[in-house]
Amino acid sequence: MTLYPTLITQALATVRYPGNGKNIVENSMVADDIRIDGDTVSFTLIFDKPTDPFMKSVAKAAEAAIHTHISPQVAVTVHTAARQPAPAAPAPILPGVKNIVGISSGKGGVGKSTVAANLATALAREGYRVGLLDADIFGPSVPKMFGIEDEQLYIHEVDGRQMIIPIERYGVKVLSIGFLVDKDKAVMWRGSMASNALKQLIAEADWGELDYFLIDMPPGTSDIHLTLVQTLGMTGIVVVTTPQEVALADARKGISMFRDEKVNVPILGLVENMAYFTPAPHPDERYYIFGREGGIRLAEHLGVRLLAQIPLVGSIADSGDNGSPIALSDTVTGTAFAHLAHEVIDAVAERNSTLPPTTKVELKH
Ligand SMILES: Nc1ncnc2c1ncn2[C@@H]1O[C@H](COP(=O)(O)OP(=O)(O)OP(=O)(O)O)[C@@H](O)[C@H]1O
Repeated sequence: MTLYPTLITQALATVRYPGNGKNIVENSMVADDIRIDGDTVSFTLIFDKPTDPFMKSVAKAAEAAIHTHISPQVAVTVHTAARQPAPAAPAPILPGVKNIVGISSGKGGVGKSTVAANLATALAREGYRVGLLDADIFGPSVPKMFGIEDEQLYIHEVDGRQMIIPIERYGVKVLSIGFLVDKDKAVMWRGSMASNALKQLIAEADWGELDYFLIDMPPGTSDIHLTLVQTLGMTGIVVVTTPQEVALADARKGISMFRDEKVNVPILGLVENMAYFTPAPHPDERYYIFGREGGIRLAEHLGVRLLAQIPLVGSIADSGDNGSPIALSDTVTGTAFAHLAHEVIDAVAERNSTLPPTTKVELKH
């Protein structure tokens, strides 16, 4: 009689596991260690738990199956083992944060930080728990927009760890790379120093429980973007553009970076900033000085939502300059940001119900 492994598995496939009625081969309970030596065979049966009540009876049935289907002469040794528990998933870096939304733009100066600051404020006004991280290494402007440029950062202990306390203003928890970087030396901070500083502001800050964690990203594409997608599983990206052709072309490039199959962060939608000019005394008038419908067309072309069209108005710049975002007001422009907040809430909800959570990107260099 010649024994060979398939013969053994065929015999074992006749043994039913009473726990679910399937046979033990189907259940992947026969380990990959079948040993045959002349008329002697040994193998291991694996059970989910070390306390499996069927362990002994299944082992006996396995031995009997070999005697019945192959030969009573075979000397069978059945080992039993419990499955190794899967290694615990690493703790998420921001365990209390539900949604992480990046605010991005293809080029500088299109109002990305203005949109980020006002969106954060508008969400907080609606009662959501909001954090805003200014990761724009090239021009961290969020502290100015919140009037917190001269604030000191403090540290406190959470579960034995020293954590930076975000500064809370208008219901938004804010941190900025600008707090760590001397503005005039920002350029020197490109590269790994900036990446490490950002990781610190994410992982070593006490963000606590947040519904929306917004990140004002640097314009264009940079290694900071890579740091962010590698550090965090981002829920999605809001892209800010202005209507000029050149800005639209850059927005398109920015979107393709996030859509790259290696990065693969969903685009929640487009915000067209400075979409038209409205003179303060005539809030109902709209002048499309940079061209009309560029944002609508780009959104349609790329198959993303146009989340909002924000007018070019002096009060947006003024309120940014004096540290109180226009979204705090009930003006026409303030309301435009409230609408944007609703659109973002919808887009995030839709994304979460249709796509799996974004995983951190493992980039191979
Ligand atoms: N809709 C708007 N109406 C009027 N002024 C605006 C509007 N949006 C932004 N601004 C002004 O334009 C300037 C640039 O805006 P902001 O700093 O938000 O742009 P950005 O895209 O974040 O720039 P960067 O990427 O270079 O930091 C600011 O002075 C801001 O107040």
